[in-house]
Amino acid sequence: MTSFQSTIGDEEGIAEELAEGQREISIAEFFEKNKHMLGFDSGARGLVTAVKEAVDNALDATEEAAVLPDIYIEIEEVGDYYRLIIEDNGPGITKEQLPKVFGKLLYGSRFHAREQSRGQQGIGISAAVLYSQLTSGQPAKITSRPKGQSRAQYFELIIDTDTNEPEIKADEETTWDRPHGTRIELEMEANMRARQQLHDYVKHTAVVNPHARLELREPGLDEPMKFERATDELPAETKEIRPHPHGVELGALIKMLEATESYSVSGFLQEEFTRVGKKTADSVIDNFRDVYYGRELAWSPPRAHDDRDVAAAVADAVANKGRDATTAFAEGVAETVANNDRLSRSELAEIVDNVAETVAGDTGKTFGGTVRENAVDAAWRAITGAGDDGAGNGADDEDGEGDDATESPLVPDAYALVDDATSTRKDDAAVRAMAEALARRFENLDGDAFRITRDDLDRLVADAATYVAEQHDATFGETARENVVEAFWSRARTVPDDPPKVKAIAGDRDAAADLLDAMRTTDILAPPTDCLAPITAELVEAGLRKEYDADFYAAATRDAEVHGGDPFIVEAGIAYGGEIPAEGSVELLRFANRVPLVYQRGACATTDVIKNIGWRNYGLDQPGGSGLPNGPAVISIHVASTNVPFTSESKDALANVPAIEDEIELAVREAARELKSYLNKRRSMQQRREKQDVLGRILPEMADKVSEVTGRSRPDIDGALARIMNNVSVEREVNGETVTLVVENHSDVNERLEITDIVSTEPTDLSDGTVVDMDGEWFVQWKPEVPSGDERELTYAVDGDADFEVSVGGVETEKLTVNA
Ligand SMILES: Nc1ncnc2c1ncn2[C@@H]1O[C@H](COP(=O)(O)OP(=O)(O)OP(=O)(O)O)[C@@H](O)[C@H]1O
Repeated sequence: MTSFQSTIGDEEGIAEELAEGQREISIAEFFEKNKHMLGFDSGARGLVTAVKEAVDNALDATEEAAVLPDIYIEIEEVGDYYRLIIEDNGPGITKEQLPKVFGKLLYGSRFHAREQSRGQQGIGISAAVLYSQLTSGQPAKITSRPKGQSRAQYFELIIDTDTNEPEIKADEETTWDRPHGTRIELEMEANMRARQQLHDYVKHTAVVNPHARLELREPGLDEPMKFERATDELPAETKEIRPHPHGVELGALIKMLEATESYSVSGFLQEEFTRVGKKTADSVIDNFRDVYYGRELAWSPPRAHDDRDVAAAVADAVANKGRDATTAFAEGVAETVANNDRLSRSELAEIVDNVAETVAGDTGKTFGGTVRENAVDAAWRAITGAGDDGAGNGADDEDGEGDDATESPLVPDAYALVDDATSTRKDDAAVRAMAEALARRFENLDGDAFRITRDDLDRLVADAATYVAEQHDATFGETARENVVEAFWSRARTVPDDPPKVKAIAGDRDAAADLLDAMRTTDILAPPTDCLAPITAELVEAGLRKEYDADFYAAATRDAEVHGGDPFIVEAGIAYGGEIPAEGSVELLRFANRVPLVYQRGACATTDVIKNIGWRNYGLDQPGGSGLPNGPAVISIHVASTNVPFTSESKDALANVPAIEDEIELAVREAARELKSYLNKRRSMQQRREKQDVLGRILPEMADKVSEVTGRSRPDIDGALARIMNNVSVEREVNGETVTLVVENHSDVNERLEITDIVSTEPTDLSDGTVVDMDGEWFVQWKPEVPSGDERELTYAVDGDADFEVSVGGVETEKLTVNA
């Protein structure tokens, strides 16, 4: 078989030939070829994207400068091209920065900032400039007047795609009637086929930015589309935050380690990350010690009946200190050791140090470093047999059976742990074999301190299990092995060694990976949320009210959550009924950091979540029980984050991040629950209305029939409807000059009503209530509370013939029968 792989080696100089064609690609060239990645895949879409990039920037800039945004958008047809003009009243851009902002891709102020903003990448507006110059050959024309300057700066520029640098065609001072702000003029090959998306973008921008005033003029509109502010309140100011330890990647961590001025890991963690104080830094460092150095296994010291004698061993190891001091020291160590359930070698060394100090204080004899080390060695040998050639010699034990004359002191300990960690059904011989196999392997670890990482412990236990399976026909399955590992690991001790210094970790990728591992496994408070500015439930609802004429509105804002170290907040709103079209599926409004997402609805996590909610439970029609629900509703979802996970650079759709999807679902369900109770109530009122209509029709017919059949006079049916329907009834009785409104409450709850009677002549002698003269009409008003099953009489007097008109509030019309 001849393949490229098999022949390539035969030809000489291919690499050289290829090398001739290899050269650096400028970012601008790359984006020139990959326009679709940035949302400039067609003329129709390109126009919408350019508007979006400029308006998003205008909103970011005005908010940063704490100015209420006033944004003007104009699209004009100029021969075969379209001219796009965007003006804002932001802080403007300095003369030095302006060419770079518009004439250099990947240049911006937000990429490195952990703060909620619409712009994230520093590509948006320069990509629009690039698209404009590629399709029309015209430079971008920018006017900017920084706040406080009397004159504006005017630039014409294009991007040099070879160097990704601005090429300035004109640079002059000019006057501009806006006191501050930026004006962008771009010409491009485009069309208005995406008019709907453009309108949606502008309208939806107004919905989630109720503090902004927007105006759009375009050739298809007779009148400009104007969106007024619904509030004069700017969104809450956001603060930049440092990265969260749970959100950095290895490469970023190494860069931070290289750049920091901190010397110690503790200082580095506290200085460079959010939510890390001394205590959290200590926990991270402890976790780092565990992965980097491993833990020290801890063993039970000998008990009273044991032959092993710590005091004797220590006494033997001490020379020239005199009997009293030696005995005090040896017994002090032995006693403290015996008070511990388990000890690691480092803990033993600490005990020896402490006892040495105490005895020195009491006897005046000093115990130097070498004596202490000897004492530790001797006591450790007595506890574990480590360093003792007589006990356990796994390395030389060919068959590994461990049938030596002297059993290692580790075996009983290991036996107890294995027995405890495995099910009661394990036979005793298997447990014993496992304990012996483990003890032999522990003895073969480097050094006498039994240091081991969790990964090595996993391997060691697996190896022992394989041996036991082969030699003793006893299986230790995965769970049993995990339990055994956990039994030893949880009793092992974190080592006291200091971590390496920051510079050493920066130069050692494995150590840096261990540090990252430790940061991720440490419980750390979620990042602060003052870097986020949610719209708030109240304004989500206000935004919907402003743009949608509906019967019902609800909104919910969730508490902040964290994804990959970045905090985020999800908000949802629902508008229902009214003028919202009832046909087809509901309208879904998607927003990220207050920017409407108009493309790629099907690829967006928000859409997936909505489709997977059972909307029938909330009173909306959903054919097949899944997918977008049908009906006269608008559902809006806003995700605010310091780092919104988009599916691509064009920032059209949210990626499927489970933590964010969960919050979207909870926010939507919260608003949907309110919709459900509204719809339930509406339905029951509808049924009530239908029932009353029927009763209203048949009650008089029945009365007539009864009178006809019985031959008696027609029964009085006044008040019957109200009684049958458990309504509140209001009846008027006029007796001479006295007018009485009789209020009867047939419902099973107490009612607080507001009754207004408009009378054409001046009323006197009011039973209670108030009267107001309004241009020859008198408004008599009562606010009676009528308990269930009770009645109230409201009276007044009028002189002569009067006209009346009563209105009753405080109870739904469906629960009211008025006969007045
Ligand atoms: N109208 C404006 N007023 C003031 N500053 C602006 C304006 N437009 C852009 N800028 C500045 O120019 C920078 C670059 O803007 P650009 O649109 O290229 O990227 P971005 O908004 O930071 O990110 P993205 O690529 O995600 O949109 C912004 O970060 C901001 O500092």
